[in-house]
Formats: sequence, structure tokens, C-alpha cells
Amino acid sequence: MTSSSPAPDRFQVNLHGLIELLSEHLYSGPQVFVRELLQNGIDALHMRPDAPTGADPRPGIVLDAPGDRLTCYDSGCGLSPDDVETFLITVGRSAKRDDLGLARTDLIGQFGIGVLSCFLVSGEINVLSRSSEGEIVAWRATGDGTYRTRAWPDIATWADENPTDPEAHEWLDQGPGTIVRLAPRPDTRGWFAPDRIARLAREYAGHADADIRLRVSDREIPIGRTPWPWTLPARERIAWARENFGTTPLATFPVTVAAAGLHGLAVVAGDRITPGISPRHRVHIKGMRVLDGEADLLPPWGFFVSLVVNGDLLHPTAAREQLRDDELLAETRDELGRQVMAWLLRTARGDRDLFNRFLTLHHTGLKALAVACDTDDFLALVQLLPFSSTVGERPLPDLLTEHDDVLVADSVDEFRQMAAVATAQGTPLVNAGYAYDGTVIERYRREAPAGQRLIPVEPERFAATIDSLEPARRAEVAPLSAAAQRVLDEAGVRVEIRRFAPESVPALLLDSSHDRHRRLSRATETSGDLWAGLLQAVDDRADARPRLILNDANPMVRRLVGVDDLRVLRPAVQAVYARALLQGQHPVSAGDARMIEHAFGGLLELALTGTERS
Ligand SMILES: Nc1ncnc2c1ncn2[C@@H]1O[C@H](COP(=O)(O)OP(=O)(O)OP(=O)(O)O)[C@@H](O)[C@H]1O
Repeated sequence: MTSSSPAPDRFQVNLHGLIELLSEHLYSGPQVFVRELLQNGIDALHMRPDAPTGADPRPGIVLDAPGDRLTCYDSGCGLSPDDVETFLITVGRSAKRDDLGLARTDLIGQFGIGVLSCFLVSGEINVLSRSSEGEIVAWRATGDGTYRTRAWPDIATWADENPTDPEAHEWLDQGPGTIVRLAPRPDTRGWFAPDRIARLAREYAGHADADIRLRVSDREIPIGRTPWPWTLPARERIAWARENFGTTPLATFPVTVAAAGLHGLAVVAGDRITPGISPRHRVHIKGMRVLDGEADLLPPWGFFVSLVVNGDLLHPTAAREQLRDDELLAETRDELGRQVMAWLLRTARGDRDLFNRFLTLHHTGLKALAVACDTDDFLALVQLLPFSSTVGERPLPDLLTEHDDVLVADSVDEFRQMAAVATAQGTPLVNAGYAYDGTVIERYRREAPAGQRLIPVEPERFAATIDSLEPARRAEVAPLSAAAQRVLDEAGVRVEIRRFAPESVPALLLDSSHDRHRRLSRATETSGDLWAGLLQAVDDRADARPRLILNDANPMVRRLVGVDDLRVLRPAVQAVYARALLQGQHPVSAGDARMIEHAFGGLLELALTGTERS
């Protein structure tokens, strides 16, 4: 026999545990109670069926903050006794969802938990409300999870029973609305200080489209309806950015994203920003501040732009302190990225001076953008991006229009080593050693036909373009080559003699990253590392020492060919090496420093000996 199952049991919610969850894990701090009170007031104003009404003389919301308590009056739709049961008491249920359970786009609240945040600062929440039908309901809830509700058919009946609450009577006598009263616990008094409430109210609701006032010692200070920064004239926008983002912007421009109901202002930083540091944004949803800090509103390359936006359709997280990482946010991010890009191209074409100032500060950001954008934008951007080269700071397309081939060094070190010779030979050499440069050049080689003429070159291959000597001359210089090699063995370089322009350069010291890597792997190998064994297996055992190439076109080197006195040769070769070392801006080891000292000591010695003889 099967027994029929009993009626299903209901979950029990421990309010105390829930409040702890909100305060410690959801909200960043108790301050959110001010936001939630204001938010409920603003929503109630929107939900008032007869609004807007000129007949109601009351402001939308009044926050009365005498210091030892906080009362929030609103002239919104009010709550009926049924509403209290259905929405206020049922945690997680909100009147602000439509029949399908979707958040209503004209209202801010949606989760049905906000009111609980009042328990973060207050031992109890007292609500007194008059519905549009005229009933009065009082609801008093305490943090231990208990509450009492009482109802009266009209304001007169309520007033008869409550003659000692003239402020509430005065407010509710004029129409529907709600009064929420909070009082601090001993540990939360600080949150009720009038200036603190004023600051929080301004931060959260300064731009809200509602007549909000803060009452402090009989004065009423307006809080809402501060104009949005993008509606201000240009000069005031700059002052706004200075005050709010702490930067004097290089430029500001408005942005809009229809899908997110978003309007905003982009502020281009007037200071150099370290790439990778997230810019500060200020985000509002339906007029209420959601966050002031990091948000994924721009692609990573957009680190030079801060945004202040209001998006009516953006989705907040339940804590209402961040944006939900969803498709709408991704779409918004893409669109805002496109608008920053369009501003850049407009500026580059229309305001060269501003664009140059932008480049001085943010060229790395621009290169990061060039790496990430689509091909059309990339080809447009690359016309604007200067690269450091032996013929100055120039965009790649310009270099390729003026020269058949353009060489590319992929590290700053290698650029320095090869720059002098490339200059003398009349082929521009581009330095691709800074952040993103190599990737942009690689992309240009792939996506622009002219990019094929960008030729990557590293010192080793570059040396192959330097002329070798004819056999007869090679025999003549062999003694110098051997002697120089002996002198420089201790420096760990291998010596060659070739001929190259310019003749003013006596020697080049070339050290490719490939060779450095091979040296490193051998060093590790001797320490018995397992990887080193593998690396060694693929190592061709070629000579990985840096190469000192003496220039047989240089008059001084040519004179050395005839010298066999080691007292002259040694310091002379050491000095040539030292010059190449410094010219290529190679790191100077302790051994190198000793050798430089010997070189100059030896040369001085020779010079003095010559003087003494004469
Ligand atoms: N001032 C008010 N006037 C009228 N109704 C109110 C007021 N404050 C709260 N309510 C009612 O109480 C319900 C619960 O409020 P609560 O602040 O907890 O959640 P919410 O505003 O719906 O959503 P959220 O958690 O996103 O803020 C609201 O949906 C609304 O019906």
C-alpha cells in the first residue's frame, strides 16, 4: 500500500544569517542602506499611478538626518497592507518585475532584498505608508526576523490613534507615500552623521531624476538632478573630469550605446598611463551610481580612457556595485571601443596638434589597439602610428613609400647594434623592440601588400650582408685576426675582419638573441638541468659567442694590420672592442670593465713612452 505524501514543507529563512550574508559577502559595506532607501523612494515615485501631479506640493523624497536617526519620506505610490505581505515581507520578491518575472526597465529595484540592507545599521525598520487607495499600513520589523503589521482604513482613523506623530501626519495627509524610519545601534552611530548621509546621498543619487532633498537642521539641501557631465559645455566637462577623475583630460567626447540605453562622456587621460592599469570609470544605472572604479566597459587597449556613463538598460549585479558580465556588457564594450577608435581617427585627420599630444602620452595604447582591431581599422591606424627608426619616428607606410626595403630589428639591443651600419648603408632600420611594435609589424607584413618589404634582420644575418674579404686580403689580415682573437679570448668574443660602411666605424659587436639563448642553454646544461639536455640535443653546436667584426675599411684598423708589436696591438684591440661595446650599448661586465681599464692604461703608457723618447 502506498501512503500519500504529506504537504511539502517550506524552507525556513534565518534573517540573521541572511543579513550577515548581505553585509559580509554581498555589499561592500553598510553605506548601501542610503542607496537602497533612495532607490525605493525613486521607484515608488515612478510607480505612482497619478504621477506626475502638480497637485501634490510635496518634494519627491526628503531625507531627514538630524544625526541620531534617519527618516526617509517619499511621495510615491505607497504600500497597501497586501503589498506589505506580498513584497516587503517576502524576501526575494519584488513588485518591480513584470508578469513574466522580468525586471521592469523603468524601475531600479528588481531583486527584492534591498530593504534588508537597513538592518546593517539599524536594529529595526519602521515603515508607515499610505496607498493610492488611502489605506494606512504600519510595519515594524526587527533584525531577529520578527515583524508586526497594523492597518487603518484611512489617515483620519490612523491620526486619531497616533496623535503624537505630527510629521508623519503632515506628510501622509497630502497624498500617498511612504515613511521609513531607522535608528542606529550603538556600533553604527557613525553612519547617521548628517554630513556622511549627505555625501552618500549625493554620490548615489546626485544625478537621479527626482526632486530629492536632505533636511539638516531645518534646511533643505537639494540632492538630485545634477546635470550629467556630457550635457555640460566643453570647459565645464574638463573641470568636471579634474574634480572627479583627478586628471586634466587631454580631450573629452560624448558616447552613446542604444542597446544599453547608455549616454556618457569619454575622458582621455592627460597623464601618461601605465598599460595594463585599469582606468577608473563611473557607472550609473537609471540615474543611480553603481560603481566608481574598475569596470569592463572598454577593450583592454582603451586604458587611456575613463568613462562616466548612465545606462538605463545595463544589468547590475545583485549587490548593485558592479555590472553583470553578460552579452549586453560585451556588446556595450565593443560599441564603446568603436567610438573611441572613431574619435582617434577623427582627431588624427582633423586636429594634428591634439593627436600628436595624444601620441606623446599614449602611443603604447594605440599600438595595443592596432594589435586588436579589425583589418580596416588596422590599416587606417597604422598610417598614424610612428615607429622609431634610423630615419626618425615614422609610420611604416611612409617608410615603405620612400624606400625599397626596410629592415626590422626585433629588440632594442639589436637595433642599437645595427643602427650605425644600416644608416651608413642607406637602408632604414626600424626598432620593433618596444611593447606591441613587433606584433604590429608582423600584422602589417601579413595584411598589407607593402608589408612584404619589411625585412626582419638580426645581427647574425645582418653580418652576412657585410662584405667578406677577397682571399689575398684575407691572408694579409690573418696575423691581425689571430692576434686580436688571442687578446679578446678572455672577453669571450670571436673576431672576424670584413669590410663595411661607414668606414668611420672601426668595429661592430654583434650578439643575436638566438646566440644569447644558446649560451644560456649551455650554461644551464653544465648545471645538470634536464631541459638543458634537451636543448643541447637541438643545439647545432655552432659558435654562440658574440662577434666582433673589425672593419677593414677603417683607416685605423688598416694601420693595425701592419703592427706586430703586442705592446701596441693589445691595448689598441682592447680599445676597439671597448668602443664597439659602448657604441652598441651592450651591457658591460666586470671583465669588460677591467679590459677597458687595461686598454686605456696601455695606450697612455705608449703615449707617454713616445713623449719621453721625443
Ligand atoms: N518606499 C517604498 N514605496 C513603495 N513600495 C516600497 C517602498 N520600499 C519598498 N517597497 C516595496 O517593497 C519591495 C521590496 O523592496 P526591496 O528594496 O527589498 O526590493 P526591490 O526594490 O524590489 O529590489 P532590490 O533588491 O533590487 O532593491 C519593493 O519591491 C516594493 O514593492
